[in-house]
Amino acid sequence: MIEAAGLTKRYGAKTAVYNLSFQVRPGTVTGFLGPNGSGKSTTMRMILGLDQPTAGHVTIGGYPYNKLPNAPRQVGALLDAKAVHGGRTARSHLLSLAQLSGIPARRVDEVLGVVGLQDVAKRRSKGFSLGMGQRLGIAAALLGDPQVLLFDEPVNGLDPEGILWVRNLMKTLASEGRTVFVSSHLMSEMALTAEHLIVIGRGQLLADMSVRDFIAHNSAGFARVRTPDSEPQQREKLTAALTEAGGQVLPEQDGGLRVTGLALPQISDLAHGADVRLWELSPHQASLEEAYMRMTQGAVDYRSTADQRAGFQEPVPPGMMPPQQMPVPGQGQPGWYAPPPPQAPVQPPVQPPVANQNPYAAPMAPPAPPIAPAPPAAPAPTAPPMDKDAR
Ligand SMILES: Nc1ncnc2c1ncn2[C@@H]1O[C@H](COP(=O)(O)OP(=O)(O)OP(=O)(O)O)[C@@H](O)[C@H]1O
Repeated sequence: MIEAAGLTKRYGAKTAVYNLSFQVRPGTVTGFLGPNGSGKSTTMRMILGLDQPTAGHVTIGGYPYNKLPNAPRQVGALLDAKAVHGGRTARSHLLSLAQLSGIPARRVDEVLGVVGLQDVAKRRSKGFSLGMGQRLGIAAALLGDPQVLLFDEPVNGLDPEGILWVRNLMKTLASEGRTVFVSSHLMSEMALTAEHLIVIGRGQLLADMSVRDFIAHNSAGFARVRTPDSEPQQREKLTAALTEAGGQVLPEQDGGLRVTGLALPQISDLAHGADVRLWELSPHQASLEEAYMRMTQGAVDYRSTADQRAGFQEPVPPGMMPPQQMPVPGQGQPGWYAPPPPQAPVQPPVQPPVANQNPYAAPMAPPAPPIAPAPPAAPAPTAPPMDKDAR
């Protein structure tokens, strides 16, 4: 388990991380989300003892990283896939890491096989593509067969097959009881990979909850209704009845209607009362991406001026805080922009690996938790620095 308490990091006047407290538990994949510059990498570096907190502390299995006995065997990490001596072959790179940590050489060949680099093991890594570099970084993280794994943007540069492989790898590692903490910007991917989320914005905790709760708390559900295509008057009649009953009705491109503010049984009864036949009446939930955009829109530091001019910046819905303030998570707002077809956050149960099979090869693939209130502007540094130890 990874445990952070009051974790704060300042670089001069810049507060990169402020008062972060969270736990990353074993047995599930925990996603670490936040806009660019929100402090994800800084947090990961502090977990790994590569940066010293200005205040607060973070432990792995109860110890600060630098005090962990035999840390490389207990914790594996991919922070920067490019942090490799390009003149070395993939195998010699891993071999040197293994030797430094007392890991037997045969494990190097094992992990090369796990990440699919066995055929290029003798090639210098400077000729590797981005995706091959990511695989090499993942191999290095797995080298010590650690119980705790941290991955910073592990699918960066991977092709779809590689993304699927990483997804399955993360799930398998978690199903083996390991602690898996993974940052990503790819929300759709996170929705498929992670069960739990920690979301930060401007270095502060915005949410710590299951993917399912995150979507439910940060997006407005809606109903989709369709009347017979050949009878537009039915659609008009239904729109009038629903609006009169207090619902908000938005037409969709395919002729359907998006309805908020009314429960499904009410819609059904109103349609029946208006003598309108329905071809569809279905509940919908926004995707993780929409929920994430909604939550972090007030905590985005870097936004294209072109996007702002073109109006791509999300409008502030009624009840939301203006963008410069921290949003208060967990408050679903009606009338949010229309999401495309929903993605199911619910995942099938993870199967335990079968004996005598490569457990990494092809694996199968939430009560309302604490929500951090937006703290005030960052105050003064205090905590004692931790020992430095670059892995
Ligand atoms: N060594 C440093 N010196 C000064 N400022 C830094 C340093 N490292 C990070 N920062 C600043 O701290 C903030 C958080 O950076 P960090 O890299 O942790 O964010 P991130 O969430 O990982 O971003 P991204 O998603 O873009 O990778 C940024 O404003 C960054 O400029």
